[in-house]
Amino acid sequence: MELAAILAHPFDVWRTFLHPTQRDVAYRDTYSGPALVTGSAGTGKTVTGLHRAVFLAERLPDGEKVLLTTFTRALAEALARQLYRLTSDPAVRARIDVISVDKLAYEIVTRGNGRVTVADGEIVDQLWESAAKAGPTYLNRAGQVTTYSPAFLRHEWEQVVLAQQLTTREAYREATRRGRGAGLRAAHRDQVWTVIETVTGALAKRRLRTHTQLADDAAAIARRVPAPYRHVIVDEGQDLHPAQWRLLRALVAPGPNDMFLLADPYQRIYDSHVSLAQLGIEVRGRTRRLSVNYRTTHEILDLSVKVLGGDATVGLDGQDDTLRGYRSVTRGGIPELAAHVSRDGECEALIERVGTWLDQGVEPHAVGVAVRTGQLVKAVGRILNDAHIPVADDKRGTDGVRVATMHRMKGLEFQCLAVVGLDAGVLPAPHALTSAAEDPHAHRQDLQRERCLLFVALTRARDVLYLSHSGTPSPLLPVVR
Ligand SMILES: Nc1ncnc2c1ncn2[C@@H]1O[C@H](COP(=O)(O)OP(=O)(O)OP(=O)(O)O)[C@@H](O)[C@H]1O
Repeated sequence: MELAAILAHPFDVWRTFLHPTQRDVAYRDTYSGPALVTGSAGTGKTVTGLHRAVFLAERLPDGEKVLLTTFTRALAEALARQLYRLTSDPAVRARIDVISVDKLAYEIVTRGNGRVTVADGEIVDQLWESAAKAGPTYLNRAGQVTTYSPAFLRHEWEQVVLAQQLTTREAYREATRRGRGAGLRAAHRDQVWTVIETVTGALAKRRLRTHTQLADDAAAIARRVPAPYRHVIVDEGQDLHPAQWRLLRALVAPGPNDMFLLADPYQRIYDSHVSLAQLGIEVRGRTRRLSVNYRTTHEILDLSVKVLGGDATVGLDGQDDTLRGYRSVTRGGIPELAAHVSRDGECEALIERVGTWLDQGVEPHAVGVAVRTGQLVKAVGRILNDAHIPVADDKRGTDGVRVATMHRMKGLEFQCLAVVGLDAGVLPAPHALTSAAEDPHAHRQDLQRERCLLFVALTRARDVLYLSHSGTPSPLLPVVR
């Protein structure tokens, strides 16, 4: 069959038709240790991971297990659905646990230590905000007396203290702050440590644990018992925190085919900058790259790649990763960028656009609308509802057009996608940026993360991509001709 014809019926094709590289990677008899598969958006990393999971599970005796894990619960559910389409054998299905890393950590800790309460994201945000406000002041690079920003403090806790399991002020004073840019003098570190103690103390007093803390707790428990899995497969690996990697490492004994990892450093949208080797996961000599995009048209991919700005990025193996050879196999229309004067006008145009897609026969669940903020999700959901367009609601279990933040779009795909609210002042999100005066390196990193976020959003589109903004466009948007 012609590739074009195959791609015209794409939904189940991946079950039987694999690109030779995908097949070679997924069905290799033995990797002598952890293997890393990279490839940018839509290159079939998930598909390859699913095939590998079934291949390995088929060879296991009953009672032995494969762990197939990913970043969020929604992604794990999507993985489970795809897995069930790939194999109908109940014995094979029973040998594969599909679960998100957070849920896995929570379950291990609950079993090992008894009940725990996960700290609500908003409460954690509030704790950092009030601690920053009440916290010490320092002289920034612009010569102003200022407090540390909540984002800076929180990152310092997650990406330095928790990442390296630092438990004392002295250890923090001595620590290397990998990936954290500008140096932090001893006196400043003392100040930051004090704020961190305030926040962790407040969490402890309320008997709350964050997901990252739970991953650490779970890793400690896992290290004390025999590893429960024969094989661990990890999708969306680029965003996992070192504590989560330590947990996964502890769940499988080192040896052939122990870990099969799928990651795209260009889709890193959280802040973990991990070196697997430093976490006891040595992939050297066992990395493979996928470069054919099966999801997105050439035109959409071309625009999406421009968003990234052309800089190479560093992968989980510590090596530079480039987009060399990254290409699409289908062609389609040029993505459209609509400029509006007001949000009302932009919303009207969105209603019309989504209505047209539905009239053309596109199923509501094959339509996505991505936005930068939770506020916009609510606003856009409301206006579509008011226009009698069905909107998916997970809480109520109703199907429809999916309106979600760009973060929530990770790993998903839509036949027709609108990415709206792309205004300056919305993207990059001001609250997500460290100011250049506070830390120029962190500022650059934050900007790059926002670019990656837009890249993730745009590459969710299969056939049609529509973009819009009101007022001044986001500086991250490339010019669309
Ligand atoms: N060999 C193939 N033949 C046909 N379709 C394929 C093939 N491989 C992948 N696909 C399709 O391409 C799309 C992207 O695949 P997949 O989700 O596995 O990519 P990914 O690399 O995990 O993407 P992302 O990182 O963007 O989430 C899916 O619709 C999948 O069914």
